[in-house]
Amino acid sequence: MADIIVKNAYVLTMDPDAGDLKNGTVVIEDGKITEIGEKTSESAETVIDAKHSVVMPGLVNTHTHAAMTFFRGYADDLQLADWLEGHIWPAEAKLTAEDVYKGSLLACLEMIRSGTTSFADMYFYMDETAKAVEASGLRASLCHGLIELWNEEKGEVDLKEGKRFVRAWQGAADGRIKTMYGPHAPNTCSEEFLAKVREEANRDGAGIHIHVLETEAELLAMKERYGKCSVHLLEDIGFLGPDVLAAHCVWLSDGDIEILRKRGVNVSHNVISNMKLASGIAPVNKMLEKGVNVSLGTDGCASNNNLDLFEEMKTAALLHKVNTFNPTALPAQQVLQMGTVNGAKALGTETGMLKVGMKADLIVVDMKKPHLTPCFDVPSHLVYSAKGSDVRTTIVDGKVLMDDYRVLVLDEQKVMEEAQKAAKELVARVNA
Ligand SMILES: O=c1[nH]cnc2c1ncn2[C@@H]1O[C@H](CO)[C@@H](O)[C@H]1O
Ligand SMILES: [Zn+2]
Repeated sequence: MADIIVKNAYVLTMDPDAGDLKNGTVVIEDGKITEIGEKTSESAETVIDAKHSVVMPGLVNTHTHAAMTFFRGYADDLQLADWLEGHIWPAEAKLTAEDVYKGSLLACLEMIRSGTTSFADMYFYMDETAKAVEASGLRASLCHGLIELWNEEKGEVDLKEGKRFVRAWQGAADGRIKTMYGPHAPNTCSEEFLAKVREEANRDGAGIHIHVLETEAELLAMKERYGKCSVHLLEDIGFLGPDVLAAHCVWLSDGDIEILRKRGVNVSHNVISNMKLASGIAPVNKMLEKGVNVSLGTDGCASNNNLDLFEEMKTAALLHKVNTFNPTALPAQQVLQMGTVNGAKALGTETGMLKVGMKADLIVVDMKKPHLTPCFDVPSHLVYSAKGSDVRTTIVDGKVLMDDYRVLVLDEQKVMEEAQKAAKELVARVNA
């Protein structure tokens, strides 16, 4: 007997070899997809009738800072340097471990509700984010943010904590948690420090998550300090490889794109954050054309201000069309691929496609809505018309986290109330 059967669904597999099923069934057993077809002879304890719905791979958020839900709407309409150094960092200095737990749990709740089944996160007090991931049932690649700022002592303390975290949580939560190293950025960490992080990552077989060329200011600072940009510096110290997840990558030259391709670096495109902070427009079309793996991220809620990847897909599709004066750029199916297949590749998880043998991370999207009627083309609707709030069921690792809009794994009211209270107290401490 199987564990879960999803039946009567439009099955959007994202598997290029299989294509979609207009009316199909997905069977799940032991956390994996065991059968996809028009019908099944299996029976299961849980049968989900997905009539008028789409079943598809869960979305993958490849760059966020989950606990920053506490700073949702806290410091808007500011320059990045002023935003980060004048507002966010002073507020983060007052964050407690408990705040990070509550903020991360709120983020997990929001992700479950909006169809995100796995995410990559860089922050502090990461044990707390890991505990929130464990409790919520999501999948995540987590790292402790290392902000050395040319302070050798701080670098050592950060790296030690980063290493402890990597070793403590690698493979935790039944393998749903992976750990990485998280040097913040090439303009906040020295060359020597970045090289040291690379060495430690090699030693532990862990990947690296880093912000790269988010702003023109970073590009100019790097040129002044090193006479070359961030990508070239990282290339020259042997930092880049397929285990590197590079967030933003806005200010890239053609030469940089070639390096990222050659090294198999995974890029996280954070279109809404880049627009909100007016950082610039990442050359996504070019990267995709050259064969760079580009996935999607929301960044933290202080620069987005939510974790809805459906919004991210639509915004990415629209921005790159108008930016290239080409309405055929980033068509719906390609954007869906960025949000699923490419994201899974970036995190190195066996997810992102509905395919036999893959881990069962999938969502059911309710298509019986005014804004989704009529429906001629499912991928088009998912990118241009649907919202995170249309997700009715979320399954991760073969476990139902939300069933027909009911979150089963968390006490939703309590999570929201506690986060609201602690965030208010945090802001009061910051202003004291
Ligand atoms: O867009 C961004 N650019 C640079 N730093 C960021 C961004 N969003 C969040 N952080 C900061 O990165 C650190 C992670 O450990 C945190 O300080 C967070 O506020
Ligand atoms: Zn970030």
